[in-house]
Amino acid sequence: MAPVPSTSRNAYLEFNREQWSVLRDAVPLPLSQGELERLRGINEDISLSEVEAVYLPLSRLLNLYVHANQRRSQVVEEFLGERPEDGPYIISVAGSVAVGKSTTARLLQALLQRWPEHPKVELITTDGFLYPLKELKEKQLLSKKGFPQSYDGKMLLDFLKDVKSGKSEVHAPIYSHLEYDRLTDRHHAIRKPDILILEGLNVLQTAHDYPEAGNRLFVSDFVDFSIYVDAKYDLLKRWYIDRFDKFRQGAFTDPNSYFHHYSKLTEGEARKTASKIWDEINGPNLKANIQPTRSRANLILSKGDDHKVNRVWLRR
Ligand SMILES: Nc1ncnc2c1ncn2[C@@H]1O[C@H](COP(=O)(O)OP(=O)(O)OP(=O)(O)O)[C@@H](O)[C@H]1O
Ligand SMILES: CC(C)(CO)[C@@H](O)C(=O)NCCC(=O)O
Repeated sequence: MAPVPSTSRNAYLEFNREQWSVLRDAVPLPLSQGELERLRGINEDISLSEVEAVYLPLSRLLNLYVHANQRRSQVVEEFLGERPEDGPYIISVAGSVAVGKSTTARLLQALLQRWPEHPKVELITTDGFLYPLKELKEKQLLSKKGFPQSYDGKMLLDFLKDVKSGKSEVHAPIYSHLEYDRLTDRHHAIRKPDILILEGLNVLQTAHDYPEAGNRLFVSDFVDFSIYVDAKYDLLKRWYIDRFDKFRQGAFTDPNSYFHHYSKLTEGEARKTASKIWDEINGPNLKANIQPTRSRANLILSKGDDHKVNRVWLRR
């Protein structure tokens, strides 16, 4: 577990795994066998005891926050005498490459949808807003993929403005890990969900990180509740290398995969290649741009070995 910077420590309530997991007792929604199987489909590596101990209490907490926000909107409605157009409650999930953001975000989507009100929950990853591969190459940003400058910030902010203003349909680009690029023939249509989960590396950045940005808006200006998924640097590097090796034997064997040539590598060569990509791109990005934003999150999930969350911090 990487320690939260001491300056921000007292801003948080701190829970160990046991203290956090008992908070699920008040979840009046046990998981059915069918639901457990569907959750298993999200990621075969995730243990179901982890879902119950960590993600059920989290879905209960988020449900309470969404309700509080709805009550707040009712106040505005009462005051105005009519209901203004409004957008979804936005939850962001930040953290390093390979920490498990996508898995956390997909689990939360599945769990939040189960609440009796059956909120419509959409999930978007900021990967779709990376500049297309061709442009990244032209801009000489391929070795900076995932760094803030590799995203089309204007496109992402326009998307969020439209969603938050309650527009009836907004389109988000889709990223393909297989093609290592944005898809040109498909998009994700967002039609007024109750909750939008936004998952990405840099979603916690603020004007504080860019003193030259003046009054420019940031993703975080649109977010109602932010989660940072955390783990120690060495664990993250190991997970990245393990995943790369798993892909070498799986996804990379597809001839359409951008990394198809890596499927010909031996395990040792693949691990060395992944280690180099980590040391040159994902590791430096984590240190320079991602980890420094951690202390702004409303909630920090801290993972140890085997992706088990062993500590949770909740902003007071
Ligand atoms: N809760 C979990 N339990 C076990 N394994 C997990 C868990 N979450 C993620 N993993 C594993 O960790 C790896 C990274 O997960 P995931 O793709 O969700 O990460 P990510 O942070 O979204 O990465 P990226 O930013 O690179 O897309 C995968 O191999 C996944 O199987
Ligand atoms: C798409 C991102 C930026 C984030 O998910 C990441 O997976 C990535 O492609 N990073 C660049 C270096 C690499 O190939 O891992």
